[in-house]
Amino acid sequence: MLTAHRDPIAAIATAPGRGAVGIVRVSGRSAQPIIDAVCGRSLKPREATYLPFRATDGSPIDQGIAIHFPAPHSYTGEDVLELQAHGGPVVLQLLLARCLEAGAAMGLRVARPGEFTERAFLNDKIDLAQAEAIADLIDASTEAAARSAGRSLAGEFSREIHTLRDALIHLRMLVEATLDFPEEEIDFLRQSDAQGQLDRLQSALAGVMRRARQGALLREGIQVVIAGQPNAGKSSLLNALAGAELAIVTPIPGTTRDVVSQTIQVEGVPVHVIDTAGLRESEDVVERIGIERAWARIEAADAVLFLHDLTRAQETGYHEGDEALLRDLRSRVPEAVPVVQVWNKADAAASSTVHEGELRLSAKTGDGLNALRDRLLQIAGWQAAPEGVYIARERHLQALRRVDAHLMEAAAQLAGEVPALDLLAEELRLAQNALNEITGEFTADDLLGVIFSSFCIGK
Ligand SMILES: Nc1nc2c(c(=O)[nH]1)N(C=O)[C@@H](CNc1ccc(C(=O)N[C@@H](CCC(=O)O)C(=O)O)cc1)CN2
Ligand SMILES: Nc1nc2c(ncn2[C@@H]2O[C@H](COP(=O)(O)OP(=O)(O)OP(=O)(O)O)[C@@H](O)[C@H]2O)c(=O)[nH]1
Ligand SMILES: [Mg+2]
Repeated sequence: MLTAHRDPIAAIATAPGRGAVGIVRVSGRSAQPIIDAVCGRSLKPREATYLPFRATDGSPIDQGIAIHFPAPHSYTGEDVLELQAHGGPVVLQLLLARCLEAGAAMGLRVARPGEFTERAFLNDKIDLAQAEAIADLIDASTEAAARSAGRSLAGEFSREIHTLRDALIHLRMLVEATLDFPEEEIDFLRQSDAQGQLDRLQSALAGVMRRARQGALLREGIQVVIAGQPNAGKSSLLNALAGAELAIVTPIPGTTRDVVSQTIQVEGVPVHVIDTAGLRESEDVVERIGIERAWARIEAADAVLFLHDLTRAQETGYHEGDEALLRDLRSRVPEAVPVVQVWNKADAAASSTVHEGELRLSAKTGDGLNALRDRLLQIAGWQAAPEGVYIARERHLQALRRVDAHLMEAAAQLAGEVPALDLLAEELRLAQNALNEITGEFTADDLLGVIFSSFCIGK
C-alpha cells in the first residue's frame, strides 16, 4: 500500500549536540533532485560514496558519505537519501537547510517527530508493535529493557499476537460455518471441539499476557517512595541504593526539602527511587512545601518504604509519632499499594527481631539492602528471566485484557445449555479486533498520532 503522494520529509537523524558523525536524511517519492543538487553526481544504490556536500554556490559544506536507498528498499519504504556528515550542530543545520532548499520545488519539509517510522509502518515495513519497540529501544533505561525491545523489534511479540489471531480466526470460521446450519449447530460445534480450541486459545493468551506484563514492567519500572519521620535515614537509603551521594545527609532533622529521585536497576527492572522530606508538623514555610510534595509522591507511588529509626524505637516497636503517621499514610495510599516497614540504622541498635514482612537494614553499612532489593522485585511482580521477555506497553496490556474479557464471554456462551451462536460469533469478532489493535491492523488514526508524536525528532 505504498502511498506515493505523501510530502517528502527531511530531518537530522542523530542526537542534538556535538558528535563524531551526524546524519541528515530525506525520505520521499524521489530523492534524485536532492542527490543532484547536494551530491552533484549519481549514487549507486545502497552504496556508501565519499564526496563533498555542495552549498548552492557550489562551495563545499562538508566532506561526507552519501547513501541512496531507492524505494521500496529503505527504512521508510520510500526513496531515502542519507547524508552522513561531521556531527556538529551548525554543519548539520546547514546541510538540512541546503536539502530543504534543493527540495523546495517538490515540497520538501522538516519531518515531525516519529514521521520516518510512521512511514515505515504505513508502508508495511514494520507493524505498530515493532514501531513502538523502536522508540522503546531508544528510551530503554536498563540493558534488560533494551534487549527486550530488540526482541519486540525483531517481531517476537508480533508473532505471538499473530499466532493467537490465527487460532481465533480458525475458531471463528467454525462458528460462522455452524451459523449456516442451525439444525445441527450444537452437535457440530461439539464434534469439532470448539470448546477445546477456545480453552487452548485462552491459555495461550494467558501466557502472552504474563510475558507482556513483564515487558511493560521493564519499560515503565516502578515508583518507590521512601517516607518517614525526619532523620530516619531516608536520604542515606537513597544514596546507598544509588551508590552515589545524591541527596544531602546531615544529623539535622528536616534536611531534605525537595524531592530527590534516581532510577536504579534491580535485575534489569528500572526502579525509580524517590527520597522525600521527613513528615512532621512544621512552622517552616519551605519545609512545609517539601512535606506537601512528599505527600503528593507518596499518593502516586507503586510502593512506599516507611522508614523507622531503630535506635529511637521504643518498647512498643514504634518510635513516637510513627504509629499515627503510618495510619495517616495508609489512609492516603490506595489499598493495592504495599507499604513496607523498614527499620534503619540496624548497625547502631541492639539486635532485635522485626515483625513478619518488615525489613531491618543499615543504610550506613549496606547490610540488608539485598533483601530490600528482593522485596522490590517481588512487589514489582518480576518473575521471568530477562531473556524471552519482549517489551510491551500499557496500551498492549489493555488490548490483551479486552481480548481476555471477550473470550470469557464467548466461553460462557459455549458452556451454556443452548449457546447463542450469534453472540458467540460477535465476541470472537471483538476479540480479534482487540488483537489487531496491538499490531496496528485496526487502529484509529488519532491513536497513531499519539504514538508517533512521542518519538524523538528525526526518528
Ligand atoms: N545509517 C543508518 N543506520 C541505521 C538506520 C538508518 O536509517 N540509517 N536505522 C533506521 O533508523 C536503523 C536500521 N534500520 C533500517 C531498516 C531497514 C533498512 C533497509 O534498507 N531496508 C530494506 C532492505 C532490507 C534488506 O536488505 O534486507 C528493505 O526493507 O527493503 C535500513 C535501515 C538503525 N541504523
Ligand atoms: N548509624 C547509622 N546512622 C545512619 C544510618 N542511616 C542514616 N544515618 C544517620 O542519620 C542521620 C540522618 O540521615 P538522613 O539520611 O539525612 O535522614 P533523612 O531521613 O533523610 O532526614 P530528613 O531529610 O531530615 O527527613 C545522619 O546523621 C545519618 O548519617 C544508618 O544506617 N546507621
Ligand atoms: Mg533526607
